[in-house]
Amino acid sequence: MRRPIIAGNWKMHKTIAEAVQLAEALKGQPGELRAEIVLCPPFTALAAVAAIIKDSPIALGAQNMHWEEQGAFTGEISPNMLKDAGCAYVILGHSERRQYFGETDELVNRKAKAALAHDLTPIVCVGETLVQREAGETEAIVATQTRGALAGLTPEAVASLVIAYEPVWAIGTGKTASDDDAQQVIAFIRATVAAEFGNAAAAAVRIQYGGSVKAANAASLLSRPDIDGALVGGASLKAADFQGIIDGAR
Ligand SMILES: O=C[C@H](O)COP(=O)(O)O
Repeated sequence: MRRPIIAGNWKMHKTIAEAVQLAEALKGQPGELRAEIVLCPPFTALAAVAAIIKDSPIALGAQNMHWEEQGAFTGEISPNMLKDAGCAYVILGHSERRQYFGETDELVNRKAKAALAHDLTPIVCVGETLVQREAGETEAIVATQTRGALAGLTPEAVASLVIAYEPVWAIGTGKTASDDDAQQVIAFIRATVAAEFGNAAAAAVRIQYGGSVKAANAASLLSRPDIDGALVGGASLKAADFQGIIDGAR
C-alpha cells in the first residue's frame, strides 16, 4: 500500500521569518494524517523550518541539489549539506530547473544517484510542455524523462523514490490536468517503470501529480488509483490553502 505524499514546493518565496510563520501554522494543525507531508522551503530557510517541524510528522525537503559532496561549485548546495540542514527529500529536475537552468535528464540522473547515496529521497519531476502535448508526444516525453532520470538505479532504489508528474502547461496557470488525464499519464509512467525495473518497483514507487493543485481539486485527483499525492506550488504558500489539500488526502 503506497502512502500518499503531499509536498509543498515554496519555490523562490518566503524570507526566513515568513517561512517560520508558515511552518508553525502547518505544524499546529491537528488530526491524523493519512498522507506524508513535506515542506520544501528555499535553502535559506531550511534550517529554521527544520527546527520547527523536528518533533512533528512533517518532513523537510530541498528544491535542488548539486551531485558532488563539496568543491569549487560557486552557488551550489551539496547532498550532505542538505542532510546537515535536516532534509529527508530533494526535488530534482523540476521543469523550472530544466527550462531556466538547462537541466537535462543526464544531470537529473546524476543528482538522483547522489541523493540516494546520501539517504535523501529524490522527488524526480517529469512532464510535457503544451506544444509537446498538442503534438501527441506526452507519453514519449515522460517515458524518456523517466528512463533518463532513473537510468542505472536498482529496482529497490526506484521503489524508494518519488516521481512527480507535472505537465508544464498546468504549472502556475490555474489549468489542472483532468483527473482522467493525470491518472492516465501516471499509470503510463508506472508502466514505464515496470518495463525498466520490474513490477515490484512499479507497484511501490510513489507518483505524485503537480500543476495547479488546490483544495478544490485535490481530493478527487488523490482518489485516483495511481495518483499517490501532490507536488504543490502556489497553494502551498498559505497555511489554509495547503491544509485544504492535506485534508483532501484524509
Ligand atoms: O512544484 C510545484 C509545481 O510546479 C506546481 O506549481 P503550482 O501548484 O503553482 O501550479
